[in-house]
Amino acid sequence: MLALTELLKDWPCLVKGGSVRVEVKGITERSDEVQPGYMFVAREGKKSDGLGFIDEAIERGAVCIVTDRMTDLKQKDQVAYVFVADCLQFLSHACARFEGNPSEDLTVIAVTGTNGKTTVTHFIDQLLRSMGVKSAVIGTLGLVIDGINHNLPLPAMTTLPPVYLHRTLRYCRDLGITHIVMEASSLGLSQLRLDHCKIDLGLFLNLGNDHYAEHGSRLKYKKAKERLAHLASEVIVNGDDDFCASIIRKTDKPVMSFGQNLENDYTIELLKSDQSLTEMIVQHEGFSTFFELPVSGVHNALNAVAAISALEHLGFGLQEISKHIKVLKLPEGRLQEIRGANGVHVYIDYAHTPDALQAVLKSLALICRGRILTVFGCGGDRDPGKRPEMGEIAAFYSSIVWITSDNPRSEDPQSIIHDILSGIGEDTTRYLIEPDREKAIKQALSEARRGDFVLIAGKGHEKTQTFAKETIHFSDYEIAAKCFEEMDEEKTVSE
Ligand SMILES: CC(=O)N[C@H]1[C@@H](OP(=O)(O)OP(=O)(O)OC[C@H]2O[C@@H](n3ccc(=O)[nH]c3=O)[C@H](O)[C@@H]2O)O[C@H](CO)[C@@H](O)[C@@H]1O[C@H](C)C(=O)N[C@@H](C)C(=O)N[C@H](CCC(=O)O)C(=O)O
Ligand SMILES: Nc1ncnc2c1ncn2[C@@H]1O[C@H](COP(=O)(O)OP(=O)(O)OP(=O)(O)O)[C@@H](O)[C@H]1O
Ligand SMILES: N[C@H](CCC[C@H](N)C(=O)O)C(=O)O
Repeated sequence: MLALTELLKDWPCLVKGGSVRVEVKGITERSDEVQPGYMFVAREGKKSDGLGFIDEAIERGAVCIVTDRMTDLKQKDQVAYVFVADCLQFLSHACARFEGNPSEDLTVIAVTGTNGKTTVTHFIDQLLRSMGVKSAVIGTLGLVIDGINHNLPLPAMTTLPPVYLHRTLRYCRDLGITHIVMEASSLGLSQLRLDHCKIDLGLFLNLGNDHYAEHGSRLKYKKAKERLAHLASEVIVNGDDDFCASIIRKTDKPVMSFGQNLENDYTIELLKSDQSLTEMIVQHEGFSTFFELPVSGVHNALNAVAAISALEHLGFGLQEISKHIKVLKLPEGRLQEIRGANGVHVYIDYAHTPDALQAVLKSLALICRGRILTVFGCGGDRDPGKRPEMGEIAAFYSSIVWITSDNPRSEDPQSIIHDILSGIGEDTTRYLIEPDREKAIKQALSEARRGDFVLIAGKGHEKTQTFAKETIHFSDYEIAAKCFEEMDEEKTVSE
């Protein structure tokens, strides 16, 4: 609880009606979350406008309404109306102050990039914990403390809106956690969800094709990501990625780089990568340190070096980090292997962008001696531009591709498939269209022979499939595992 005067102190605004001495019991931008004594921030969104929910908020007991538009509101007695320049900016500020600015008591590391945020945040957290630091992750997999998902009532978002973010940070701080590693999505950055959260270190991984449509253009997507350099005190970038490298030239913050190119501050030399292990050397300030990573994939070696650079920068020695590197474990649904019957290898992977699909297929192609069979689809209500690109990449690396559904949301699954097909064009790769994802997975698994790799891409850890009219329980892992069980049973019966 905090007096309205405290929330408004030093913040340019105009207050009409009510009393600034009123105690605010909570802050929300959602009318259905308002409780007696709450502040309701009525902002304009893409789908609706908070102004239209003011009456509902007051009926539910709001004592203060905040807006950034000088519209003629039918004011009610006892309610304070606050006019600010920008609701999103104010929301970030007010939520941080309401919770007592918990980020100031924590070391906060924020990771942005089109691909690899979840993996890198979890790698950093795993290493920190192994070295005795109390840390937690906030991102796509929720709030994870000690490797376990904490079931706080949080929205399923990669970057939490400020109402939930600062509450979660305070919860962590009160548990004695000192380090927070979090994902900074482009949408989170552009919606100012991280403004007024103190960020000690910002990490830039890469920039690829995703969310252009939601942002309006590639430039706007890029600009959103660039905000992290503005928010963080220090920055580490992937120097091999053109966009990330451009941050080095643009920011006035202390900046370091990692990557395979020798001019980076942390360079990696890959020695070997197989199905379960990657060996590499990290060079920094003239010293070479050997790392044996218990994970596969060139992209994951890059993710590991991003995590290692961040930790070195925070004061941990490379030698010490190398002793703990065996704790690294890919998060659920990232190159997650199900070893099937008959020497078939099945991988569940969250690749849902062109670069991610390319990275995972390239890594598998390096170690697969049989055929690669790929099952994938593209999300509905998401950038259609990535669909043909993903079609082309899947066809390039695979012997057979099953084009299926991946959360069609409000769109017609067939029309998404049609977009994907336009990228396959003249490619001679065999492809099959099966909108029912369960059937597509089953077909691919029954086609697979000894030595083949089956990649089931796009949904990773997800446990649901969303259609226009319903969301159903759906897990790629469960379906593949069940399918193998049934195959085993059939084999036993026929023997
Ligand atoms: C594109 C996007 O980010 N949308 C988020 C945004 O929606 P919006 O600005 O369009 O808001 P709106 O729905 O038009 O509503 C306007 C205002 O009216 C309020 N309202 C609305 C209805 C009502 O009954 N009462 C009410 O008060 C809303 O709370 C809001 O304050 O603000 C809403 C309220 O906080 C979010 O729920 C919504 O996230 C939706 C669920 C979403 O799917 N977001 C995804 C795309 C997202 O943010 N993803 C990124 C990760 C992306 C990645 O890494 O790939 C993430 O960080 O999670
Ligand atoms: N450094 C990387 N470069 C390219 N692709 C990667 C990289 N790291 C992971 N990937 C691919 O991206 C997929 C998603 O990885 P991860 O969940 O770590 O990314 P993310 O940025 O958190 O994604 P999202 O924000 O959409 O949840 C992985 O399953 C893998 O296919
Ligand atoms: N954070 C991403 C996840 C996409 C996952 C994929 N399975 C899909 O539904 O498109 C998004 O919301 O665009």
